[in-house]
Amino acid sequence: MVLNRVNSPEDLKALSLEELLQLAEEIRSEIIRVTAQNGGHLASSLGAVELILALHRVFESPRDRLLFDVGHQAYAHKLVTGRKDRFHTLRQEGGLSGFTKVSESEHDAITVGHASTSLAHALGMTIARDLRGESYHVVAVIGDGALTGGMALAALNKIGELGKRMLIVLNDNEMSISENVGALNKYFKELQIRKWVQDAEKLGRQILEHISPKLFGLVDRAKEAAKLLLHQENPFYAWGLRYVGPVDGHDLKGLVHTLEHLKELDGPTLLHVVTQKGKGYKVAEADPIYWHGPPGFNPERPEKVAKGYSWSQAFGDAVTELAHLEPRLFVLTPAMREGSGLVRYSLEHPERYLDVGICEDVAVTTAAGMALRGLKPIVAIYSTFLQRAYDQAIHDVAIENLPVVFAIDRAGIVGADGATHHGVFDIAYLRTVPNFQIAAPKDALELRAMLRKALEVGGPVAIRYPRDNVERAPEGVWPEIEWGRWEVLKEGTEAYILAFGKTLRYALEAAGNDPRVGVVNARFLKPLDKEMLRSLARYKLLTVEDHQGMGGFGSAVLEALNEMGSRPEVRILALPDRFFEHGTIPSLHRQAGIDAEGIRKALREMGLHPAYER
Ligand SMILES: CC(=O)c1sc(CCOP(=O)(O)OP(=O)(O)O)c(C)[n+]1Cc1cnc(C)nc1N
Ligand SMILES: [Mg+2]
Repeated sequence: MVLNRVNSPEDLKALSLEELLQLAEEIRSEIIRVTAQNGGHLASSLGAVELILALHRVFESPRDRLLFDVGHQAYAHKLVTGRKDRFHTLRQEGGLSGFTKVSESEHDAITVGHASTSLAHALGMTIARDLRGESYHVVAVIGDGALTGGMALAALNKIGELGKRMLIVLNDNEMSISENVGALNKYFKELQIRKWVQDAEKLGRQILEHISPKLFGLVDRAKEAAKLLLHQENPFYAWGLRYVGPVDGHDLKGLVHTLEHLKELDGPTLLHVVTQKGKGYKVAEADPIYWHGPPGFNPERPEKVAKGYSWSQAFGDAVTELAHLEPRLFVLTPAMREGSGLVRYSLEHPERYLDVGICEDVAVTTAAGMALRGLKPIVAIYSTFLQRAYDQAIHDVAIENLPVVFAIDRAGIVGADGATHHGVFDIAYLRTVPNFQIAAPKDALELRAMLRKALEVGGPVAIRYPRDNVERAPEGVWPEIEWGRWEVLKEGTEAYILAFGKTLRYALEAAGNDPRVGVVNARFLKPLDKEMLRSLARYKLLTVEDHQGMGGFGSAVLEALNEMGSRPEVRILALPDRFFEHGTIPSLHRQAGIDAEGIRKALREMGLHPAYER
C-alpha cells in the first residue's frame, strides 16, 4: 500500500509516477469505503483525486497555501496531509470535518462549506504575502458550480486588476449538485470542444515534427495567431488572467507537468481542468447528482437508499399543486433543486422555475423583480444559505413590502455538515426587519396552509422548516389557518411550553400527561400571538426553539411580555452562544438542552417536578 507510506505531502515527492497512480486508486477506495459508512460528498471528492495529488506533488503545503472552494471535494487532500488514520471519523461527532477547516490542520488554508469564497480568500492572501515580503504560492481550486457565485466573479475582477501571482484551478465537471447553469457553463462546454481540437493538434504536431521541423514552425506560428483570435472572447482574458486549458483533470502526469510550468509564472493564471464527477466509481459517474452526497451505502452493491418523506418533499409537492391554483406563482432556487425538493416542480412547471446558480443574492433580488411585475415568487432556500442574501431581503424585498415568500429549508441544526450549514440565525436576522412575517409549521398540512395563505397576505413571508422527515399530507387538501394565531395543543394548570417549529415534538413528549404542563404550537413568531400570550402570562412560561438563543423566538416572547407589562417566570431553551460542530441532530439537540430531556430539566428547575419525584 502506497498510502501507508504517505504521512505528509512531502512524501509524494519521492513517489514514482506508477506509485502516484497506485496511490490515486488506493485513495479512491478509501474515499468510497469511508463515505459508504459515514455518508459524505463522494462524487465531488472522487473527481478531484488526481488534481489534488498533482497539486501536492508540485507545491509545498503548508508553506504554499492550497485553497479548496466549498471544501467538500477535499477528501484526498485530507488523506495525504496526515489525517488518513482519522479519516474513518469523517463527519462524525468529534471526528474530521467534511470540509477543510483551519482549526483541523495546518494544511487547511480556509474554513469553508459555503461556496465561492476561495478567490477572495486567495486575493487577501496574495496581498498579505507580498506586503510581508514572503514568497509562497497561493493556489485556489474552484468548481464550475462555485464559479457561478457572485463573490467569486467579483474577486476575479479584482485579482485580474491587481495582477498578483496566484494560480486558480477551475475544476470543471459541468456539475453543481444538479447540472450546472449559466452562460459561463455553456462557454466551458464550447472550450472543451476546443480540447478535442487541442488533442487533434497534438497529434498533428507529432506528425509534422516528424516530417519537417520547418513546416512545423510555420504552422505553429499560424496556430498561435489563431489562438489569439479564438481566445479573444475568452472572458478570463477580459478579467486580466492568463488562461491555460482545458486540460485533462485525470491525467496525473500531464497535470504535474503543466503545474510545474505554471508554478514559475508571475501574475494570476487560471488553469481550466476538465474532470468527471464521481470518477472511478461507476454508479457515481452515472448519476453524480444522487452520489454527490449519499447517506451510507453498501460499497460492494451500491444502491440508492430510499430516504423517508421529508419536509423538502412536502414543500415540493405543495408548490407543485399550488402552481395549478395560482398562475402567478414562480419558484426560484440557488442551485439546490434536489435539496429543496423541487425536482417534481421543475418538471411540471419548467416555465415557472429558475435555478440561478450558487448565488442566493441573485435569487432574492430576481424574485423582487418578479414581484414588482406582478408575479408571486417563492424563493426556496436553506436557512444557512439565506445568510448570503440578507441585504437583498431587506433592501430589495422588505423596504417595498414586496410579496416574496421565503421557503426556508434546513432551519435549525442540520447534523453532519456542521457549523457552516446549521440554519440557526434566520429568526434573529429576519425578525428585526420591518414588514417580514415569520412562521414555522408543525406538520405538512400546516405547511400547505401557510404557503397558500402566504401568497395572499402580501409582503415578505418566511416559513421555516427543519431537515427532517414528516408525515405526508393528502394531495388537494388546503386547510384554513388563522394567520398570526397560536394553537393550544394541551391545557396546563401551572405552566405552558411555547414551542416554535421542530421542538414542538419534544415539548409534547416532555409534557406527557402531566396536567400541570400545557403545550402551545407557537407557529407564528412575527406577528406573535400577543392575545394568547397575554392570556398565558399568569402561568410559568418555557419557550423552546431550534435556533440561537440571542434574538430568537424566546427573545421575541420576552420583548412582548415586557411591552404588555407582564412579568411571569419565563425560561428560554435555545442554542447557547457558540457554534455547534458536526454530529447527529439528536445528539446536538441533547447537547443544546432543547430536546425532551432538556425541557424536563427546565421544568424541574421551575419547580415542576414529575409526579414520581414528588
Ligand atoms: C456541499 C455544499 O453545500 C454544496 S456543494 C454545491 C455544488 C458545488 O459545485 P462545484 O462545481 O463547485 O463542485 P463539484 O461538486 O465538485 O461539482 C452546492 C451548491 N452546495 C450547496 C451550497 C449552496 N450555496 C452556497 C453559498 N454554498 C453551498 N455550499
Ligand atoms: Mg462542478
